Amino acid sequence: MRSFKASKITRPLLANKAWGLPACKGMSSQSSGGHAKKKTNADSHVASWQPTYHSKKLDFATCDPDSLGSGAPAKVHNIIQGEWIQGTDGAYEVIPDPIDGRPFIEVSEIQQNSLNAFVRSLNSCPKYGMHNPLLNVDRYLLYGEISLKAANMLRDPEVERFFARLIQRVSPKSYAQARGEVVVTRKFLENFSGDQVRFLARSFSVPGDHTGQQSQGYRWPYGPVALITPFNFPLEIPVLQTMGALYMGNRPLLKVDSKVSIVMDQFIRLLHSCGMPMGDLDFINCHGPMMQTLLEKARPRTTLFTGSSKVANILAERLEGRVKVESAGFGWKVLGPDVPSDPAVIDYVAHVCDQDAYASSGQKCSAQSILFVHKNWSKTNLLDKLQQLASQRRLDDLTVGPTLSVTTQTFTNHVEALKKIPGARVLFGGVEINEGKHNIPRQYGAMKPTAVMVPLSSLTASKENLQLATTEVFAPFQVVTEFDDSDIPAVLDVLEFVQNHLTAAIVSNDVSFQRLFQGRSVNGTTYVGMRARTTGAPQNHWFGPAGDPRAAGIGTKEAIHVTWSCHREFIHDNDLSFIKNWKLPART
Ligand SMILES: NC(=O)c1ccc[n+]([C@@H]2O[C@H](COP(=O)([O-])OP(=O)(O)OC[C@H]3O[C@@H](n4cnc5c(N)ncnc54)[C@H](O)[C@@H]3O)[C@@H](O)[C@H]2O)c1
Repeated sequence: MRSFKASKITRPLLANKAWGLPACKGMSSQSSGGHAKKKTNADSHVASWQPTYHSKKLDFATCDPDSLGSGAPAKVHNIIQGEWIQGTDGAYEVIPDPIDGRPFIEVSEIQQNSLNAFVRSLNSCPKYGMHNPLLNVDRYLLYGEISLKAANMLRDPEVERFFARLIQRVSPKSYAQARGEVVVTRKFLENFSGDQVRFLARSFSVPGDHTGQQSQGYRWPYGPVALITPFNFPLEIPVLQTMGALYMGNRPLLKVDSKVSIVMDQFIRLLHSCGMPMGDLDFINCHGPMMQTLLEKARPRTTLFTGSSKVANILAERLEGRVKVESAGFGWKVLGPDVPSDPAVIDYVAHVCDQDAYASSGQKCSAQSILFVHKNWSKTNLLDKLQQLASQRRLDDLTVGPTLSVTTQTFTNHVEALKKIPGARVLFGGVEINEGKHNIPRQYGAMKPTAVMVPLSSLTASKENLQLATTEVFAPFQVVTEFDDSDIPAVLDVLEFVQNHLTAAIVSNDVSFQRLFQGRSVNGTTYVGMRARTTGAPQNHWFGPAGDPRAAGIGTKEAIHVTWSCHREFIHDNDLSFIKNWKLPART
């Protein structure tokens, strides 16, 4: 038997062998004391993990992003109860380099026969959590300290570059986009440094009806929780959500898409080196359906799911509603009637449209999926400018690249279906990157930035057309349509029809136009004004869908509260001075 000193978990944890899973060779129970040791003690046995550099700042790291694929594949393992482990049968999922298909990462995936260990580990955390406002309160401070240290590490240019390059290798995007993810993550950690974690648990009190009575409202953890994250933001989404869960006192089980889970493997090592107790977080790699089986067995108190709506809905049903969801996005942007007279502003709007639709190859849930252009903009050549900017995107600097969940075939099928709508035409794109001269593996997509113009009257002519034109394609793709003042009710009808209410942009400085679209839509993150965008959410505002009681959020204090804590109220009533004048009243 052993216990975690730092985490003060109140239930005994089983000895390692009870989990029935082999620890990674050479990785001993060094972890059980609470804080992790550096790589030299933990991982140095695995030859293929050796980084090619020897910077002290990267002591936590066990792979080299630049040389991935040039030697033995890097390996990703799992953590259970503070131990790095591999699946019992040593099954590895081989991840191909998305640029050339060569095997470059091996992920140890947990199979059916090992699931129970994770179920028991998850359930080792009580419902009242690892800490709460009345228990183990020092852990709020501990997490403020861990966040500070982790932020400081990410501030180091070498560490920043390490993560930016690692992101780029597994989820290809330009260096600027990959670095942006690291910077947002660092700023989030800075925001929740020092006392800010304990301030997340700020309570309130309200005077009662009589002397001695007072109600106190608390933010309470759920205890055992799970989170599932997709491939497109391999660092930002899992770090922000995992830390939010931990801050509030939960004990999470994290599953990241295996294609990119090496990024979190490395970041968890960084967190351990910053003092995060090893036993605070379990980390599992497995296929989606395997995770679903695990969740159905373990029944965590809540599960945060970020990914497609299809899986979100399955989990919501199977877990009887105990889910928080950030699912598909169908980001819309409307360019209002007030066209700026300054050509530089037109260029700026075109630039933002291009970035929103095509940066990271359109693989952002916030990507601009449909663009409504007021006919007043036709004199500006905005669409020509957009085409010109999109045409500058190249595979060699990853300003456009592989799409990991949409194949070339699926993409072209969608374009062909849209072209059948009366009056629809391809504005630009619709063809493969480099005219097909690339080595992107066939299970991924490789399409150039594409826009299809669909007349508004045809788009709204039938439910089938509406459905097709408002389907998210997680790739560099958007629908464009035009409207004039008399069409505004039809535009609003399209917005009402859309099912996923994540991001939106109202590009106009006309206050009454802004108010009309704000008042008649529900998107959780809506940008308003001539500089409005749909993507690039930083850590300084809420990001998440609205109009859905399951909606989760990410980034801010409110997002952490909504996603990772519940409300609990104590009503104190302890003054007995009234009793000497009290008489038993009649029954009511
Ligand atoms: N709303 C947001 O904040 C947000 C952010 C990023 C991505 N997304 C959405 O994610 C989607 C793109 O990602 P994807 O296509 O890889 O999504 P996906 O739903 O296929 O996969 C997401 C994650 O769920 C896991 N998974 C798959 N099936 C599962 C199951 N049955 N049970 C448990 N886990 C399962 C996957 O392994 C992966 O880790 C897009 O629709 C995009 O809009 C949303």
